[in-house]
Amino acid sequence: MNQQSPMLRLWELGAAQHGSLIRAILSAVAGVLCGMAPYFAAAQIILGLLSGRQEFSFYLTWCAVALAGFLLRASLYSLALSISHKATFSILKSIREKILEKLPRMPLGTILDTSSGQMKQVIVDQVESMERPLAHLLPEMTANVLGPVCILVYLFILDWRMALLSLVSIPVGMAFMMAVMANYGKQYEGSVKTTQAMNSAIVEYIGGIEVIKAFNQGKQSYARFSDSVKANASYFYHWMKSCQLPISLSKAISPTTMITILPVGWLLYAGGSLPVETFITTIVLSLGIAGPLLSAMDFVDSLAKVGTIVGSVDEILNGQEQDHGNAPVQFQGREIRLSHVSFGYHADKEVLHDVSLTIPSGTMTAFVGPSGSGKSTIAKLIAGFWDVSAGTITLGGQDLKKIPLPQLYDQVAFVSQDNYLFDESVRENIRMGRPNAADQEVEAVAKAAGCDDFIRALEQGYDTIVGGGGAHLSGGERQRIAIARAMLKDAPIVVLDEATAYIDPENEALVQRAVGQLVAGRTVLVIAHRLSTITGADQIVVVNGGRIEANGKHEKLLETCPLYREMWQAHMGVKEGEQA
Ligand SMILES: Nc1ncnc2c1ncn2[C@@H]1O[C@H](COP(=O)(O)OP(=O)(O)OP(=O)(O)O)[C@@H](O)[C@H]1O
Repeated sequence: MNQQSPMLRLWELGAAQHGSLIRAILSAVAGVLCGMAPYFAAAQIILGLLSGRQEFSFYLTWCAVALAGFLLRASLYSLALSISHKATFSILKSIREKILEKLPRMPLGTILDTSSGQMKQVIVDQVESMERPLAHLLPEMTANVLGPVCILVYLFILDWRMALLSLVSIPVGMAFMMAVMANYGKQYEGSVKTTQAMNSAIVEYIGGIEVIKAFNQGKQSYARFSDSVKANASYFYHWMKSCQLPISLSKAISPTTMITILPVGWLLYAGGSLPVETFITTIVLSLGIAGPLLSAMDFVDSLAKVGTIVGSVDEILNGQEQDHGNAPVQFQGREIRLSHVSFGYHADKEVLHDVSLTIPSGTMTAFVGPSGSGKSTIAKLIAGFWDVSAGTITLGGQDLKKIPLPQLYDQVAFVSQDNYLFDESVRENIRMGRPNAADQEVEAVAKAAGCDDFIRALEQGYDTIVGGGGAHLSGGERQRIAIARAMLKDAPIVVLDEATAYIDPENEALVQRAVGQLVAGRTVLVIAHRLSTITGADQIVVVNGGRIEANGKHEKLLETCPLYREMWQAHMGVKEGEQA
């Protein structure tokens, strides 16, 4: 666990910008020092007036000093802010890049278990909300704390009694503020949770709108969404309500330095122990203490916020990664071997138990079995989406965990049932299989996968944007595009999660033809739902309850495996029913 303070951790995350941040602080400090000039000038002018000085040049000089101090302060402060803003945006960019680089190295399950609303809130909203603390905190906090400290040091040099008097109201006012701030971290964490819940509800509501419409669930789903919005508003309302009184008291009491300075200072002056110059200088300078300190206090809430955000960012950045080597390995062939593999998506529930299996290179292996038996899980482990909990999987004689993830992903083309298409052109969606492929290569695989005709019939042909999730294409069309994408990848191993959805005869024939092109000459793993398509497989693996019940060719299994026989009979029954 990282026990660092959030600001130190942030400083570490922004390592590349340390130079700029230090320049911002130095500019702010120089600005503060210049900002003292108007106060000193005002004190000198008042003293000059009281002592009856007549020379115009005296007053002109102090006015010029005040003006120069003011202008320099403003320029240096804006320089500090501009440097720190530039540095901040670079730091936020690098934090987001770090998170996005991290995600593919994490097991898929960790990402799937986190709702997209929650993930978006950390990467977009929370990281964004660090902009103010980061960009303003260093220059403003420096200016707001250092200014009053300089004044106080000077006051203590002039007269320690007056210095103490000018401080009396501040701790009282600050005590109210601290009472609010004591709980701030917890309160902010609560606000993040309610905002995340609202985000998740909104993302789910929008993502599930098709199901909501189909099942006429509009009211209930909208109620969940609107409840979360109400809960969010109510949380913030009550939080702010509880802060309002102490914050108002703090802001009212802190600047009242005159309550102590004027009467006590007058008594000291009247008693002859306080020179008039010191009295007046104290009155003028004390006006510059409370305001900046109150502004600095505003940043205390930002610090608590940063603590929570850095915690969420670190939760992702320190999240468990898939444990793979970095040095590329040499394969001996492409045989896949599972030895005593056990696996669970969560530590408390094992899904695969002691699975051992050999898949020779260049063969077709089909996985069949009841729903939820673990067929897809085996295929996903082979594709490297998760790491096994026990046992080993080797590819070409190399332990999967020793194969760097990019090299492993290059070996496998995975065509799942959920053929996600990005909100880009058809051409770019196919090119994702091999980003450096030429347009002609993209079109050639599209032809081979039987998509060329329908793509050309689209409004802008290959340049048609297919919408988020490929929404503007039919299921069968999306699947053929996914097959073309896998073909372009040209990986030696192909995993096909056979679609059950697009079984109208015309589409099935087209998809099967595309699959035939894709699998030629490769090691093929099929997660089969329709047994008639895999009777010719070199090996059929019957999976049941996370174990391998039997494996062999179709005819052998019909004789020796009751579960397979049953599934076959059920499948044939369905087929006959369909034909009748
Ligand atoms: N991401 C996940 N997180 C947690 N559990 C999961 C996850 N994916 C699958 N499971 C569970 O693992 C078990 C095996 O699922 P798997 O998808 O491998 O079965 P399958 O045989 O492919 O099923 P189907 O034929 O219905 O697709 C099931 O109990 C399922 O609920």
